[in-house]
Amino acid sequence: MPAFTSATIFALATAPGRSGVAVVRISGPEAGSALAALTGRPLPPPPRRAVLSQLRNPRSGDALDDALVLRFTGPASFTGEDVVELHLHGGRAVVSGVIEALGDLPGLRLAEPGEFTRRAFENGKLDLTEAEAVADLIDAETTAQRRQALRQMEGALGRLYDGWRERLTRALAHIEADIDFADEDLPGGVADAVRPVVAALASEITAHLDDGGRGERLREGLHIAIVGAPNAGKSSLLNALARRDAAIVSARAGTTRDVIEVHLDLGGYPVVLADTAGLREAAADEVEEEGIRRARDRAARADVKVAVFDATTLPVLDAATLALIDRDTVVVFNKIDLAVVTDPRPDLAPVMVSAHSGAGLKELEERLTAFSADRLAIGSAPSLTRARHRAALAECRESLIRALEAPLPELAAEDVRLASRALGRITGRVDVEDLLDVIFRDFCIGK
Ligand SMILES: Nc1nc2c(ncn2[C@@H]2O[C@H](COP(=O)(O)OP(=O)(O)OP(=O)(O)O)[C@@H](O)[C@H]2O)c(=O)[nH]1
Ligand SMILES: [K+]
Ligand SMILES: [Mg+2]
Repeated sequence: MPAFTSATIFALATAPGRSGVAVVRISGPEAGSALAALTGRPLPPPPRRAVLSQLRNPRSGDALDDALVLRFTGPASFTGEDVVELHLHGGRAVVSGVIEALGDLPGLRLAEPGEFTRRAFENGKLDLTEAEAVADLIDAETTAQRRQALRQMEGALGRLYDGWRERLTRALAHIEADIDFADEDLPGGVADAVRPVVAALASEITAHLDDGGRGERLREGLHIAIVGAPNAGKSSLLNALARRDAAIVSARAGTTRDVIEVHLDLGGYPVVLADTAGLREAAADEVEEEGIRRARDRAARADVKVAVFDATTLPVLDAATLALIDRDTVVVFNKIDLAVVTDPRPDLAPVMVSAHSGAGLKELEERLTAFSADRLAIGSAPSLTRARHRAALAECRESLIRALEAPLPELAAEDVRLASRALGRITGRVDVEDLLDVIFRDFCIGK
C-alpha cells in the first residue's frame, strides 16, 4: 500500500457513447462510502458478489439507474485499493448522472489517463512491463497482437528481465566478496568464476536485442508501401485490398499526392498499407512533386514494398519503379484484364492481378501474409516490445561489456551495478518516478 492516503478516483471504464452496459470504476479509500451514498444503504454488499441496486443522486434524491454493483476490497483488487464497479445501463444520461453524483462526493475526483493501472503498479499488483501490456491488450486489433500482449501481461517479459537482474545481483555479491577479502587467503579467482556469468548474460541480451524488432513491429503493424508509375493502378489496388474506397481513383496521371494509409489484418498480423503518389520525372506541379518526395520517403522506410506495373505497357517497365525493387518487394503486374501477358518476367516473380476484376488478389494477399509472418511471428521466448526496453537493455549490455574489461574489481562492481539498474528500470523496480508520467500518459481515461 502507498505510504500516503490517495484520493479516491472514478471514471467510465467502458467506451463512451450508447451501449448495453457501461461500467464506472471507483478506486480508493472512499470507494465503499461512495457506493453507500449512491445506494442509500450504509451496509456494504459482500465483496466480489454482484448485487442489483437502485442508485440515486445523494443530494437531489433523483433516481439514476437500477445497476449491478460489485465491490472488491483492497489489496485483492485490480488497483490494490478498495474498488467498486457500477454496471450501468449504457445510456448517456445515466452515465453522466452517475459521474456528476460521484464528483459531488467529498474526497472523490475524476481519474487521470492510466491512473487505475498506475495505482496497480504503485501498489505492486503489476510490474511496468505488465502495465504496458494492459495498454497493448486494449489496443490489440489482431490475433498476433493479442497473443503478445497477453503473454506480457501475464508476466513473461517481466520474469525474464527480473531473472537476469537476479543473476547480476549474485554476480555482484561474488565480486564484492572478492574485494572485501582480497588480501585473505581466498581460493584464487572469484572474478574468474563471475566472468562467464556476466559474459553469458551479455550474449543473451545481445540475442534478445537482435530480433529484427519483431515485437515492436507487431505492436505497430508491418509497414507496406505501394509504389509505381502514375496510373499503374496503385490506388485501385489499395482499395481492393482494403475492400473500401479509401483512395481516389481516376484516369488522370498524378491523382494521388498524399500518402494514404489503411490498416489491414492479414492472417492475424497487423499491417499498415500505404498508397503513394506515382513516380515520374516531370511532375505536373509543386504539389505532385512533394507527393513524389513523400512516396520515395515512404518507400525507403517501409518494411515491404509492393511495386505495381501496368501490364499493358509490357515489355517496357517503368525504370523508376524497377530501381526500387529489392528483396523486400512484391512485384505486381496490374490490369491483366486488359493485357495478354506473354512475357511475365519470371526473374521478378510477379503476381498477376486485376484490381478491377479481383483476379490474383488472393495470391497477393498470401504473399504479403507470408512476409508479415516472417517479420512479425514471435517464437516461444517473450519478445522485446518497446523502444524504452530496448534502450535500457542496450545500456545494460554496454555496462556488462565494460565490467568484463574493467582492470579492477571495484570498477567491475560499479558496472554490474549500473547494468542491474538498467534492467530494474524496465520492470519498474528502481528509479522510475520520472518515467511514470510518460508511460501512463499514453493510456486513456478509465484504464
Ligand atoms: N482495366 C483496368 N483498369 C484499371 C485497373 N486498375 C486501375 N485501373 C484504372 O487505371 C486508372 C488509374 O488507376 P489509379 O488507381 O488511379 O492509379 P494510380 O496508380 O493510383 O495513379 P496515380 O495516383 O495517378 O499515380 C483508372 O482509370 C483505373 O480505373 C485494372 O486492374 N484494370
Ligand atoms: K490516376
Ligand atoms: Mg493513386
